[in-house]
Amino acid sequence: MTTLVTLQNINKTFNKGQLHTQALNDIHLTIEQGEFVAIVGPSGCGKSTLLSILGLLEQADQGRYLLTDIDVSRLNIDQSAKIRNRHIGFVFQSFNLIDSLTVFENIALPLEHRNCKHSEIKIQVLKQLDAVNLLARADYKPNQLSGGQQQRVAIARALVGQPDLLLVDEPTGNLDSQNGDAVMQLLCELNQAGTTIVMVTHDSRYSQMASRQIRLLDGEILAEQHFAKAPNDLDLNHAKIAEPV
Ligand SMILES: Nc1ncnc2c1ncn2[C@@H]1O[C@H](COP(=O)(O)OP(=O)(O)OP(=O)(O)O)[C@@H](O)[C@H]1O
Repeated sequence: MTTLVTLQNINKTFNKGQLHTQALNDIHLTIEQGEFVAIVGPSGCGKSTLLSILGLLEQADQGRYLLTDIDVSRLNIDQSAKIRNRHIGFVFQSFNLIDSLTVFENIALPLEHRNCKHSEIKIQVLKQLDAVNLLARADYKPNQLSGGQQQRVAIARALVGQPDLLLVDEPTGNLDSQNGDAVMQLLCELNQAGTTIVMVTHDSRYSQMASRQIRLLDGEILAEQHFAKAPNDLDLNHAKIAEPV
């Protein structure tokens, strides 16, 4: 197995005036390529901070972060943006799609930022649209889609640049259970096809679909649990992604 993420002795404190909050305290974590890791724990335990550090949106105060063999602990803003664009995909609870752009244009954005050729962008975007079963919605605007469809567009956008690591923050938080199940089913399929995923979730049913669960408490890793069961063996009653064409 190839190690994708190595965090050593990661500490993060937020300082606001007299107020000091230690969000992460001495985190050591290794993630292998192909893993599906769920991060769980009570509100305020540091889940989002950990995801932000993994995604180079925040920098740790102390410690070392290796992404494959690249030391990304102390990058400047431009270097972080470049590594993010090349190696990391994000999916947020609130989708974060641009309403003035079509579904196709939203998904194309990461490749536009890389100055890819239009012909290449078209091939890759159509491939991702097909993977999330939304080819028929390519010319729609995000506000013409259901929440579940919008989240699938966000997943397609996160994957179009073929990132090494997909970071997912509460992907089902804004969805009803049917759409939530379908999005989780999609994430499981993407993981089985080789995508490494780190997901923050409050939903214990969904965290057990991962291959490993990491429980945080007060900024520290309290426990880890490995799940032997293949994710798709879990029973999701209505998790089929069915789209009218
Ligand atoms: N920008 C910030 N400024 C100050 N304190 C912060 C900031 N971001 C997070 N914190 C604090 O750090 C701690 C960890 O926050 P974090 O958002 O990582 O928790 P979480 O586990 O993701 O919580 P939730 O489940 O409620 O989203 C909390 O006590 C929070 O108040």
